[in-house]
Amino acid sequence: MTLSIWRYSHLALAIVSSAFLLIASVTGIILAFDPIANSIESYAIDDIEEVTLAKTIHVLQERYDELITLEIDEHDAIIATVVTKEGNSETIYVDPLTGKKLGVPVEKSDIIKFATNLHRSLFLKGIGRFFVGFVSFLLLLLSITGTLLILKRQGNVKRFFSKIRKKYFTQYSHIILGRLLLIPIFIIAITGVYLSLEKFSLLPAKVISHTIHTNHSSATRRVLPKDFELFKTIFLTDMRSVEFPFSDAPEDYFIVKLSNRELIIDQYTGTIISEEYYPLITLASYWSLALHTGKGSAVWSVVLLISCCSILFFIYSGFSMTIRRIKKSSISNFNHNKDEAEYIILVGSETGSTFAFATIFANALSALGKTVFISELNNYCRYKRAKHLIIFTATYGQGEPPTNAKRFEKNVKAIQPINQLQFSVVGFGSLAYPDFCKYALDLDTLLKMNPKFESILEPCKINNQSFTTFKEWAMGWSSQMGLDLYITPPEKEKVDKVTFSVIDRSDINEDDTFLLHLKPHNNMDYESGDLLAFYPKEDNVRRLYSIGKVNGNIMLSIKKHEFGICSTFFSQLEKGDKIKAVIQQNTTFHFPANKKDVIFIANGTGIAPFLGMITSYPLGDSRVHLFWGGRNTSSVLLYNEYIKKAQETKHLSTVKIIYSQELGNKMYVQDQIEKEASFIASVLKNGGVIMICGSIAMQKEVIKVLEKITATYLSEPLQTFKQQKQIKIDCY
Ligand SMILES: Cc1cc2nc3c(=O)[nH]c(=O)nc-3n(C[C@H](O)[C@H](O)[C@H](O)COP(=O)(O)O)c2cc1C
Repeated sequence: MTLSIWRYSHLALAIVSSAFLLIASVTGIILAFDPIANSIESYAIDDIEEVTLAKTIHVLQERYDELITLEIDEHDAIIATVVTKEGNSETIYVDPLTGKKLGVPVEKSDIIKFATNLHRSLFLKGIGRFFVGFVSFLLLLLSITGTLLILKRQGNVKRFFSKIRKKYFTQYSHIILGRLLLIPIFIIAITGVYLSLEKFSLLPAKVISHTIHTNHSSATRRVLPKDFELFKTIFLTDMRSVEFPFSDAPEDYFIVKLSNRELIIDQYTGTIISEEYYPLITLASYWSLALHTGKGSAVWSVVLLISCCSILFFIYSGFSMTIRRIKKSSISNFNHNKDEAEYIILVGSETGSTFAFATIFANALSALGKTVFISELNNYCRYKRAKHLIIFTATYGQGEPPTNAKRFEKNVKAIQPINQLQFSVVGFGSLAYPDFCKYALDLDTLLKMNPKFESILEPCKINNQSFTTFKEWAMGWSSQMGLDLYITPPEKEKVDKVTFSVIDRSDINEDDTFLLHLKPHNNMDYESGDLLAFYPKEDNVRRLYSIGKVNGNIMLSIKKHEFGICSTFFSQLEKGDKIKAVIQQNTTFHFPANKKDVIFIANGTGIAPFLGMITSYPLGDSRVHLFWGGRNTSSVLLYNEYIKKAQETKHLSTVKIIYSQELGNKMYVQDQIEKEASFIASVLKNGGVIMICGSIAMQKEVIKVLEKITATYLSEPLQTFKQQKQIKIDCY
């Protein structure tokens, strides 16, 4: 739910600011070229950091009649206002070593003037400046909400820069560019806000006031500026400007502005009359302007240029993602009026995929001539002719509803249905989360409490949008209703697949299980516990396999099923064959960092991610304990090599292999866990983590035992440890 709050805030900010941001970015792009062009044709000379103010004043005074001002521009070129020997007053670029005239400052081009005005005030003077300042503030908020969205998506701060799962180009590039340009855009925004506040005099004053005592300059012998000890210690790179005394009168001084302070200097002796350091606000103004405009650094100007271009891209990609999301969750036009329909389908969805399933189901009902109305859960109301209610909903957060379902509970308590409604709830979720499909289950319980709702099927839980489970539920539902529904597979999902080469495949053992080793063709970032998604061409329905990362490559443990499309295909692969698949991050099932004890519980092929973890992880001080359940003593042979090696290298502290089919010693993993209840409890008590991978049946039994253990030994429900992320589950 928090995800959607940030997403909606991000979107709302983008909508409000996009037109202004468009103008600001385009003009920003034009303006970014100015410092780049200036630095190319700059009059700066090399080694300026070695030239003293005394030296430059000396050469200039020799060459010109009078010096009025001296300043250094953002490209380290020296500009002097002088009176020439011919009596002309000129402002010129000079060589600080020889005093020679190098050129004259040129006026900004019309296009730069135009862009500057538009960028600063939209040609609307004060009100325009206000808008520009406000848009800078919105850009600041956009960069903050964008950062939060990335953090939410990546799971935690440490994974901020980890690989992003590529769904489609605009989404992928929006996130990648967002991460890269976050800091420059943040700087553009915050300095923009600062400069606007300054323009409206909303910042503290930054004027320096000098205290000058008038009894100075009683010196009898005049020291020439070239001999001022002070000027010999000031290098041009530290200088910002020098104003020369207006006349020979002792009350006229040198005013020297340095990078951090301002000095008033006696023109006769060269001594400091007054010295004032700039207040923080002056430095902040200086740096805001420099950072916002790129003046003084061609490299930073290029960064600003790229950032402005990327803001334009963000506007495009952000809106394109929103339109795509709206389309995905939009309701088809087969919809009947809510009061005409016999079948009401209500959907709770955050990113739209649940709508796709609801639409397939609604289409199938429509094809049978049924009147269907489909809407969001939040829109629940009275339906005149409705007899059936089917709810499809995802779960978010810790068993929370998606945003478009938040009001359902309140509404359903307040609005009694007109007719008796037969209902069924289908939950969409992921076993990677401890509260698998919890919101759907809560809704089912809620409706069951109301006699106006009649449950006709137990709630169905669908993991990772499995079409197979969905179809099974739909078949069960239709036979219950006496209907002959035809469920069509979803349209082929467009995913960017990567090529993998088979580097090894083991023989199939007595349990029909084998190991498959794959090497990705591209450099990819994945960890043990991530998932390999494979889409067989026969049905294009995604199958997920838990990855063990072994020697930098992927190791899968696969059980060949008699009619399994995928497992059969994989079992026939030979070394050198190529397949296309997608790696899905599964951050909630990565090896936990800095834990004293980690317990792995697995059965069958569920051991694969754990083999990866014990083989290639730097486990630090963690002690790892493996409980694995197989059929008989030959089942473990497939994994022996990895287990033995991990024991030798002390990556595994304890290994408990349990056999369910071994004569005279039949046991299941949960039985062994129960036997070692006090050890399991002590690990949980000391903050250790339990990771479970394997079949759902095993998971259920293990969870039951763990619930018993935590209640008996720790007087806490297992839920407490789930919430503390001490229980990680990836079962299928
Ligand atoms: C941030 C986030 C939190 C999630 N939390 C849960 C959860 O607590 N329980 C669960 O079963 N699934 C959870 N899921 C998985 C989604 O419910 C699942 O992917 C669902 O199919 C998404 O449906 P939608 O595309 O219609 O929103 C979560 C997914 C995300 C991205």
